[in-house]
Amino acid sequence: MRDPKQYPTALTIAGSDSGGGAGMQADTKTMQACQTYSTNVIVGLTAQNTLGVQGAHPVEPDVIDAQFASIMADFDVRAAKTGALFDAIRVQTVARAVKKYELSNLIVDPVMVAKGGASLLDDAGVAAMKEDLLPLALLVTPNLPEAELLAGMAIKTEADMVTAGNKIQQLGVPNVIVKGGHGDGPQVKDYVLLADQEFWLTGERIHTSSKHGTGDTLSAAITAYLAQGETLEAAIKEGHSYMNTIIAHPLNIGHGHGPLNQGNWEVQRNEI
Ligand SMILES: Nc1ncnc2c1ncn2[C@@H]1O[C@H](COP(=O)(O)OP(=O)(O)OP(=O)(O)O)[C@@H](O)[C@H]1O
Ligand SMILES: Cc1ncc(CO)c(N)n1
Repeated sequence: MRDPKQYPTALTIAGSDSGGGAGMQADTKTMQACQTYSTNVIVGLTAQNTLGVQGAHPVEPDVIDAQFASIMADFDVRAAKTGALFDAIRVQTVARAVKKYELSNLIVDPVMVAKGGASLLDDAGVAAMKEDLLPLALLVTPNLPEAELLAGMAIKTEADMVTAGNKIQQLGVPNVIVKGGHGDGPQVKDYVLLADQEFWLTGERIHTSSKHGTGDTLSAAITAYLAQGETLEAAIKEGHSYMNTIIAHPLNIGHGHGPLNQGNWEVQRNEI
């Protein structure tokens, strides 16, 4: 266990989920569980629960700027991640701040659609993400539908995941994880394409309705381990192991896509 006095600081730049399962709330709980302190730039509010997104309300760009300014005036941010960014204006506002504050350990989780189907990034936002944000990122972590949009191709096979990863890398981001949670089969396979190597991360597919916020949780865990000074490869492997552990210990909350239990991780790990 890390001495809490030694916790590094990370930053999540994301949307709030009033249901507490995904977005900013998933990120903050994950970072805390992974022994990293979490600061928050809220890019938008969602009225959301386990059944879906009932409303999405982006925050004004000057309020996004003000949150960055407050955080950067006080904290030593070692790594950052983005989540729901809603539209091109917010993507560009975040990209400007990433440049201004020289946030080099940046993970972009290109959140586009919530589990119930609601859009969390419009088409112009996707274009701005490709053009303005991905070239600033260290790592991007699309799920299969997001990878299809970013790569401009259909993904049906593992070979397609490899091709899509390479196409996304050509957008200017050196490291890519194409997540396989949306596939089928007894195993979930994530394709990891790093600047200097490639590998697959494999886990048993858990059959559970408590999967709300899995992508946010994976990218937040990787961000937390990066903030601790891990190499990217080690941070990805540790983040994946954390994800694999907690998805096997679901909570029974809400009437739809239930949340994960990001906390209490050491206990969960010892139960396996
Ligand atoms: N049923 C499952 N069993 C085990 N691991 C899973 C399962 N579903 C997803 N994962 C893992 O969770 C992580 C997130 O994958 P996924 O493809 O679900 O992301 P996502 O669609 O962005 O999630 P969300 O939209 O809910 O935030 C990956 O590491 C994936 O391997
Ligand atoms: C606010 C927010 N961010 C991300 C996701 C994707 O999990 C979600 N459902 N809601």
